[in-house]
Amino acid sequence: MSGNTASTWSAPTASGPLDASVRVPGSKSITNRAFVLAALSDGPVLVRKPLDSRDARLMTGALSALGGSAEARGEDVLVRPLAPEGTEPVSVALGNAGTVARFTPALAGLGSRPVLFDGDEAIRRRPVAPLLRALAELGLDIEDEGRGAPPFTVLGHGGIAGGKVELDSSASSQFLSALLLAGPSFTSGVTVRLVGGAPPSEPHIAMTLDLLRRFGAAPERSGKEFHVPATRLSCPDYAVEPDLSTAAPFAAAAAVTGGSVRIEGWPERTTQPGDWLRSLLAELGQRAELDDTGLTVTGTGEISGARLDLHEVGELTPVVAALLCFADGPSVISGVAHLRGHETDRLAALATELSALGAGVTETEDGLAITPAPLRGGVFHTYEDHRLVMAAAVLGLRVPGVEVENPATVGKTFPGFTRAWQAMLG
Ligand SMILES: O=C(O)C1=C[C@@H](OP(=O)(O)O)[C@@H](O)[C@H](O)C1
Ligand SMILES: C=C(OP(=O)(O)O)C(=O)O
Repeated sequence: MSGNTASTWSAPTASGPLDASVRVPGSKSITNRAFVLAALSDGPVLVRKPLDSRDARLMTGALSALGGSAEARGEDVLVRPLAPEGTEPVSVALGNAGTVARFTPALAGLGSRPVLFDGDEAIRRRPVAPLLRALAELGLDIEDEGRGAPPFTVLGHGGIAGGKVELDSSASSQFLSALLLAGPSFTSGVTVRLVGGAPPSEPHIAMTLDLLRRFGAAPERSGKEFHVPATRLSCPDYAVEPDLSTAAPFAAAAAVTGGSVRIEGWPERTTQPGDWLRSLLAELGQRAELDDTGLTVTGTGEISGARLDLHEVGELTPVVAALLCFADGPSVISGVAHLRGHETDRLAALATELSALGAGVTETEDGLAITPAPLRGGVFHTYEDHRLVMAAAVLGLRVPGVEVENPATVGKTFPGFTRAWQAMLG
């Protein structure tokens, strides 16, 4: 699951409209929040049906390095609280997991060891400096190479004072989530006042507040100010929802083939940004019906071009961009300049790869302009980005000869993706 396998996958074409039912694995964002809050709890927490993928394993690996433990119990994982002991240096492997890189450094300050954080080349380029500055103001002792990026070392002193801090979270909502998730364990809790531009991915902030409440914390929000009092956390049992962003390519497959795909277990209420797919698909002229067994997406055969601001749901961009290549007219995606700091520069990658297959795709200041055109096969480079594998799979449904480079990189969130994709096609 390291994402470095150099092979290609011939994305299968659909022979006609699909009629399938799929089950996607647990939400990465919920899994990694539940693991962190479980590790900060007073007692063991059984996390039910969490994601098992590279990012999830990086998170459990990080928590183990920091003095916790995570033990598989069938489909569930029993997480035991951090009991940081000893003063020997340890290291935390970040891979290219934004959630691990942003959510775990604060936890290192609770122990008394030097903890080195480092990972893939790509994570060294992803933004983290505003978070490290805020953590330093809250009492963390951090040494880095002057770039405010991994590798960096947190010198634990057995606790974090906490208190009030200003934060620019405009490059990633994960900076804010990181402070809020760790807040209950700071001696004085945490009060964060947002400065700078609005954070992207608002649903992920709501998700953080929701999980904090489920673990017994009492976060408050007033406009740009967030407060999390110091609290003892507990939650014996937490069930993880299916990942609705991972569901995106399967939903898109219904639209692209003019068929029907049911995604099992779609929650009726959720903070996941993927839930926004229901209104997006309707806006693009598709049908999306939710009942108590799941979401059924039915393609109508025609996809409308659209102007979409994806600031709140940026992680859906690769799959949505692929889908819009089959629209009946031009589209513009805006509000996602921050995707230049994701797994790769996603705007550059999508413009390059979609154009190489024949679509008219250019980068704008904060997104993509997409003009559909007849597409042809070719190698689709994936830049060690799981969501580019998913986007390429959507294209392959209607374009013969799409060769997806390094498909194993999809293991960041869905190691079984290509199998599930093939099974959907029957
Ligand atoms: O908190 C989270 O779990 C996430 C927040 C978002 O990050 P950004 O705000 O950096 O886009 C999202 O894109 C990422 O996939 C997961
Ligand atoms: C941006 C993403 O991941 P990460 O959690 O590494 O930020 C993503 O999954 O689209």
